[in-house]
Amino acid sequence: NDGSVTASPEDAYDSEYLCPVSIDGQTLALDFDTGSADLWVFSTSLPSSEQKGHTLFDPSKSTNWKALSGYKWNITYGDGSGASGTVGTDVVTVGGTSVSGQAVEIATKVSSAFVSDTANDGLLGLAFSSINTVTPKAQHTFFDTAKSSLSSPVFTADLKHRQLPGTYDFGTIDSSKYTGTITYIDVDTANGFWEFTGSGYAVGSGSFVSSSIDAIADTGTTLIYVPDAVVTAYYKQVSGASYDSSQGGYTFPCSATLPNLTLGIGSYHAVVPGQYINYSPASGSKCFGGVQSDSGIGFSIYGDVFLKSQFVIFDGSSTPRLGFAAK
Ligand SMILES: O=C([C@@H]1CCCNC1)N1CCCCC1
Repeated sequence: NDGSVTASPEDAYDSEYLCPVSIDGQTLALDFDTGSADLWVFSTSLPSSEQKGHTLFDPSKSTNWKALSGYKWNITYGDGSGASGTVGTDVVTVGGTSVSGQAVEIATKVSSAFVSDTANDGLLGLAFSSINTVTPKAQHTFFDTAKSSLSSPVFTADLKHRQLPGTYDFGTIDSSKYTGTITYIDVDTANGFWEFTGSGYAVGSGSFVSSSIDAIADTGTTLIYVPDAVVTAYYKQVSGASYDSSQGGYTFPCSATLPNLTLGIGSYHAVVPGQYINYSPASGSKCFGGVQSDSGIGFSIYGDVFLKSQFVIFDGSSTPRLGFAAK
């Protein structure tokens, strides 16, 4: 049973996108994250000080809840945030797609970043189930659980820039949501991510530089993190741009005109509009860039600043692949 759900920007800067998810009739706003594989929720089991402002899942009110005795989870994200707790299964509905027996991870502890992010009631992981953190047995993602009931084993992301709701679709590729053709690229699932090799980049009207870029498509990461060569080439074209260690990244005068960034996906040139790369005000009249260095991560991350410029197909067939199209 295919489904479609709205993805609403959490704030004016599209720092994350939240989607309504119903667990046995209790609806929470979850951050769909193709960079992780745990479905976890704020719950009544959290200390009351950590519950404030969030919608909580209360398993005691669910008729379909089945606790998994002795099962636990503990996740740490790349930005240092994290959460942990216990596990059960329940009926989970996203748009028109409903699955039973879905592992739902109940938070009994969450880090301060999640406590203060009061619009966010948890995450719905859409990476590969191989990196699910539940012990003693890893659990399936919502997509893996739903896959066999979908018309096609795919989901798509159509995220929007600034203030507009987008959609995640499960089971179908809606041809009204993109223009031109879809370019597919192979995915390497060894690390559990939607990982692929980009073919290069161009800055503004400059020539395309062919280079292999090991990257993941991560809807749960806000910005684009790419190799220093790309970052340097990009901000060289932005007058007044500089690396500001106090802000932890490149900033530039908010009045600057930002060039487009083209990222190669095979022979397809995906264009990120320059305006998308003025992420948010930083300090004074400086703004923080949506393109930053991937140094220390181990690979590049094509996050929301990139993904919202494209229509993206996450193809979970026996040979997983990613598809990209303009829109
Ligand atoms: O934890 C994360 C991100 C954090 C933001 C949400 N998506 C997952 N990582 C990025 C991918 C490599 C591993 C670390």
